[in-house]
Amino acid sequence: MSAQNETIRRITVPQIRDRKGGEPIVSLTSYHAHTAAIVDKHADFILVGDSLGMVMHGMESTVGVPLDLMVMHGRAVVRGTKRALIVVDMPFGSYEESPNMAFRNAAMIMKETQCQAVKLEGGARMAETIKFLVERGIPVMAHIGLTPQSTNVMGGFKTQGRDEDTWNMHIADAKAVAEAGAFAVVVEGVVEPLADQITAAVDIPTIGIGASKNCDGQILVLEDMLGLNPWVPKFVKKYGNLGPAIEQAVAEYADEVKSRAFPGPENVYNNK
Ligand SMILES: Nc1nc(=O)c2c([nH]1)NC[C@@H]1CN(c3ccc(C(=O)N[C@@H](CCC(=O)O)C(=O)O)cc3)CN21
Ligand SMILES: CC(C)C(=O)C(=O)O
Ligand SMILES: [Mg+2]
Repeated sequence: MSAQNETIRRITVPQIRDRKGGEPIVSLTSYHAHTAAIVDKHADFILVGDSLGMVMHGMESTVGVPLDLMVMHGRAVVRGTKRALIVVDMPFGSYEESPNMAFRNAAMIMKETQCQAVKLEGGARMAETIKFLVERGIPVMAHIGLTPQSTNVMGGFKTQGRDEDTWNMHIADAKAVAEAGAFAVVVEGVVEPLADQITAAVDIPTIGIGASKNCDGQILVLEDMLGLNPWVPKFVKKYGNLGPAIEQAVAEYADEVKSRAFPGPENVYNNK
């Protein structure tokens, strides 16, 4: 078989967009080639999220994440995968100033990482930018509701829509990004009835995180659902418990080093 025939084509942006109202879209974040290869078998798209600043680099928010870090992790995830669509988050400060700036940085991310789409935070206020990028060949996933890059304005990561007076604004955000050409929209940290109204109001898939089971898809941070982060938001369900598993392995190694049980004969080289 030729190399061409062996190539498994990745899921495309239109295939994700066409899942509106259909089988729920499965997605997770990943920042790392080898975990991405595992996620690749089961996810429709993988997000290289700017949450990597907090999860991988110990930052207190995503505000300090530099563009080159997104490129580095984006490359790793693209290298490790072959099937899922790869979306890379645009970090704080790389797109808000103008559509021109957003295009320059989004095009750089796509060229350097070979990802297929970018994600940026903001509703109506980013609609002009989303339209500008999509018209020029860059698929955009939008992100509304709790937008973590605005944590300093909001005074923390605050669930949105508890006050029903704000619902119209969030629904207008969803409609604005859909109208601007976003192929999907992450709806984060909003009360469930608002998430349901947003999903009903737009003809693009909604990807929920701390939102609603009725969204067109779901996303979680991989390390959160694996039980690797010491603290996780309330909306996370832990499907694994890797933190304690790692600690047990490290403790056993430490004991064996101290008792000289490690390295054993099979772990050293001899000259015979
Ligand atoms: N590891 C990780 N997981 C995430 O889901 C995630 C990140 N990092 N970093 C970027 C954003 C920030 N996220 C967060 C972070 C904290 C809360 C949080 O503290 N939620 C409170 C509810 C606050 C309220 O009721 O207003 C909670 O108790 O869960 C929510 C989303 C989601 N994203
Ligand atoms: C939580 C998801 C949606 C995200 O934006 C991230 O991981 O950065
Ligand atoms: Mg993000």
